[in-house]
Amino acid sequence: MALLEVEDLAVRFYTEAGVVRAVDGLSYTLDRGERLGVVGESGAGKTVAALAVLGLLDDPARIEGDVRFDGESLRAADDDRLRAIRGGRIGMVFQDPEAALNPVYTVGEQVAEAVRAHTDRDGAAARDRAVALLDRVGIPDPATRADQYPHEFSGGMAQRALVAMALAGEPDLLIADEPTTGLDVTVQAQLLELLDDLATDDLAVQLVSHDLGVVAEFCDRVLVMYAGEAVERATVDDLFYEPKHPYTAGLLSAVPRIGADRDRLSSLSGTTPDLSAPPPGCRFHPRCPYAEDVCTKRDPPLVSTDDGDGEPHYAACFAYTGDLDGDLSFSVDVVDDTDDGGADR
Ligand SMILES: Nc1ncnc2c1ncn2[C@@H]1O[C@H](COP(=O)(O)OP(=O)(O)OP(=O)(O)O)[C@@H](O)[C@H]1O
Repeated sequence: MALLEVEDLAVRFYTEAGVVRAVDGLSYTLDRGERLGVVGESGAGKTVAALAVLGLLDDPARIEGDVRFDGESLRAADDDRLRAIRGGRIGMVFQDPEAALNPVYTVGEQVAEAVRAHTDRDGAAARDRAVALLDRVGIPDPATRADQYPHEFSGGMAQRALVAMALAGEPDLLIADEPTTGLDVTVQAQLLELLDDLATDDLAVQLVSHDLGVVAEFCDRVLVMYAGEAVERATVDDLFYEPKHPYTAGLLSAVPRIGADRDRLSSLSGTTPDLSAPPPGCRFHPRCPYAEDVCTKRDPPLVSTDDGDGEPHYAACFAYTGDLDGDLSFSVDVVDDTDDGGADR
């Protein structure tokens, strides 16, 4: 049984301007110790999907589908149970660490509070554990730093402190939403290194990111979202060396690569559609160079593209259901010439 099972998740926001279909028919699983990247442009629904999994969306959101963690339905769980799991067995880290910390309490008090909430440690034991957690996330001189206030922490150190809080309940799953966005490049790299150290067989990670480089480096598998839907799901290697969905190919071609022949690459034009009035048929069709009549009429299901051997590779495109007359001819264009592993696939 997978650690996390998301089945047919849909999130709609009922707003005055209309119904925003932020997530539609999203299904995926995450195994113990696995690292899943969720990628896509801004507005793809990555954050909303993560919040829905965590049960953190209130009105005007309506949620459908199921989310099971270690076999237990989180959609059916009551608030107390949900609060115990969230922050306990599922840790969370978001963008903008400074905003996530409370300015009036010391960092150590805040980590200790998370320890008290999710373990049976109290008093001095909770404080000791907080200092140990700050140490584990690479904060130098943690006993002294624990007594400081958030404004005395740099952005990178604040994010480390939030990772320490997320680890307070010794979670099985960490959901990290753009954890390195907004930090400078060196600090980003250090934080990824930290996550890499922490994500072992005991800790699975769902990493939400618009940065394909980060995902390529860190993750085992990738889920690509476009306009609220999953359009492709594969291992990192398969996705990067052999993308199957035109949107993924477009995203990859927009990433500058050292040594790549730029002239061969065409980048993605256009923007994410308004999700209160998504295009009919395949939501990507207005931007797709391969779109045919069928794409304007029906929404392609996420189907297996497997040619026999290898890991499962799914894409939501009529090219793989036999409904498209033409061929998709992009896969060779996005092979990274600098990596030997990809050249002969
Ligand atoms: N509270 C809300 N009310 C109405 N619409 C919302 C609400 N929250 C999010 N949305 C809409 O849901 C869609 C998905 O947003 P989401 O933030 O999940 O995208 P994202 O892929 O995480 O992008 P980003 O990288 O910019 O965070 C967007 O169209 C957004 O405007």
